[in-house]
Amino acid sequence: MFRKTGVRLVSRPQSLTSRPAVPTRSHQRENSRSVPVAVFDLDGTLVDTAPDLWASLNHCLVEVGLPPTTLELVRPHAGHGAKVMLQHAYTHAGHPLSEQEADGQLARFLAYYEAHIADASAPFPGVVEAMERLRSAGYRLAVCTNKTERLSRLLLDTLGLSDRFAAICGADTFARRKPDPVHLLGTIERAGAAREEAIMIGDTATDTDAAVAARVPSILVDFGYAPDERARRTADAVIETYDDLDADLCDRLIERHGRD
Ligand SMILES: O=C(O)COP(=O)(O)O
Ligand SMILES: [Mg+2]
Repeated sequence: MFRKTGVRLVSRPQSLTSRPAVPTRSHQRENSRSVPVAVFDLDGTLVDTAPDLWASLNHCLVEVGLPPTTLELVRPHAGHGAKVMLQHAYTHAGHPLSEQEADGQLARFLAYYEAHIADASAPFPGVVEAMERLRSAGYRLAVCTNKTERLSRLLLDTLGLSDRFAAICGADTFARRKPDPVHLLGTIERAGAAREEAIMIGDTATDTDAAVAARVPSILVDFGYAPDERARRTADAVIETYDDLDADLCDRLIERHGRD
């Protein structure tokens, strides 16, 4: 049985509650050259970026005389890109953004955000420890995010996290972005791993859909920005805290996915 109580496994034909009779993946790996990889989404999964995105939105709203928005209103949209966040905030303030205004406000937003990218943003509680557990069990780590690659690297550099990742791939790294499988498969390849040894960890249906399309198992973090019903259904497991993320869980999900 699983030691941890916070992991909810989304039901699949074969149960994970008993250990497989075949050798475990870590045993198999000892005799092969394959390397497992845990691919993380960034906003809402690795890093709580909402406070700095919120400040950047308010920087724009205040300039045009609109009242500042609240963090609670921003959080559900924080993983959907600057344009969507801006449109939502302006509409909520009773002033939907016109096409003419949109480009200027996006540039203002991005300039402010870049200058303040990690003023208040911080890794989610326990994620650094979880990454270290995975690394010491032989996992490579990678990032697959719909933030641009440049801003993703800037954020992770500023937080001192970049060195841990074998690949950091943003919305503009490949021809298509999540939920297109090209983004996730390209990230796995750049990390030097194979699809069969990969797992995706994310906070929205964009992440779980990308995982399904790439035929990779996924874990949904329930504390992220938009863990909707679709994401809960399509994920292979749901965790409420990073204390529950370790190589044992990832190994079993990869193992089960390979058998299904
Ligand atoms: O910035 C975004 O659009 C979303 O970023 P994410 O994919 O890391 O959640
Ligand atoms: Mg996200």
